[in-house]
Amino acid sequence: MLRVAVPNKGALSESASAMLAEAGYRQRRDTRELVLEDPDNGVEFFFLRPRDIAVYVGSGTLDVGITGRDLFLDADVDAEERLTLGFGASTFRFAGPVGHFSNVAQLDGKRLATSYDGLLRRHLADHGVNATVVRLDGAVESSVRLGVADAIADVVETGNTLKAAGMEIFGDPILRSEAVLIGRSGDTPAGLDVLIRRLQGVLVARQYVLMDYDIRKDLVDAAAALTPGLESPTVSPLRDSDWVAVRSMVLRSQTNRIMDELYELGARAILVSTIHACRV
Ligand SMILES: Nc1ncnc2c1ncn2[C@@H]1O[C@H](COP(=O)(O)OP(=O)(O)OP(=O)(O)O)[C@@H](O)[C@H]1O
Ligand SMILES: O=P(O)(O)OC[C@H]1O[C@H](OP(=O)(O)OP(=O)(O)O)[C@H](O)[C@@H]1O
Ligand SMILES: [Mg+2]
Repeated sequence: MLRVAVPNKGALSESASAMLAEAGYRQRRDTRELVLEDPDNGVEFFFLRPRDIAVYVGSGTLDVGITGRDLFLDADVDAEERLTLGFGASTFRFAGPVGHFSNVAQLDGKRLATSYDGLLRRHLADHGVNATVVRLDGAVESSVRLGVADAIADVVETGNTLKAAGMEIFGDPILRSEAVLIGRSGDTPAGLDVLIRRLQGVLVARQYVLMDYDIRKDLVDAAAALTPGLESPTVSPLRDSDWVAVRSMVLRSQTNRIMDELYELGARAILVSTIHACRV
């Protein structure tokens, strides 16, 4: 059985389980379940802290796992990203009291609090900054007010937590993160290809819609240029031999712009449907 690590709680947990369920895997009913077998799909799920998932995968104890890119890189283990999963986006950044810092060089000789000390130490070394790193478990924004640090490096999503603590971001982002599937470098255990294809199917089904329309035959090349699809649009004959029906996958975010342009071109009966599942 393929042994898969899934976040048991926190920012990534719900979305990870929802994505696996959408990919046809069993998911737990009770958030206290620690292990779940899915024999029909040849997979066993282990619910673990996202920070620990990189360690289990890196050591080879578990085959693959879902975690944040930031947590994965912080752990500095022998594993690699196999798929980006399109949720759990965040940015890892420097922040300090409003008006105090404007660039990373000013951090020389200062104390920096973070929960991601591995990631931060490497970034400081890469930029030749000599600062003291104070490793905290969480609520890092309070560390400056409480006097254990001069600035912080932390995960920022909306920025509300920083604002509430009287802090602001400065410098370039250290890392852009999102949820990723990680696996051991160079290792492809049985069942991993299927898991990846299924998750890719979910990503595509979420990202794309199916667009159908009728168009005059002489305009089909111009229409196909607007809706090239993944490989090539399907063109089917209609009873009226001057017209054809076209079907193509279109990025969900582009749906209305493309419908407007198709209509302008002369397409009619433009229909959009969601994709329930797919393999690409
Ligand atoms: N608003 C957010 N706050 C925190 N983490 C977020 C947010 N959005 C996305 N993430 C991502 O979620 C992961 C952190 O998950 P989680 O919050 O479960 O870990 P944690 O902070 O170590 O745990 P906890 O806060 O439960 O002690 C990171 O990859 C982070 O980038
Ligand atoms: O920019 P925002 O949308 O405000 O989100 C970022 C905050 O969320 C996370 O904290 P979390 O709730 O995980 O608590 P923690 O700091 O104790 O981990 C993170 O560490 C920041 O504090
Ligand atoms: Mg957290």
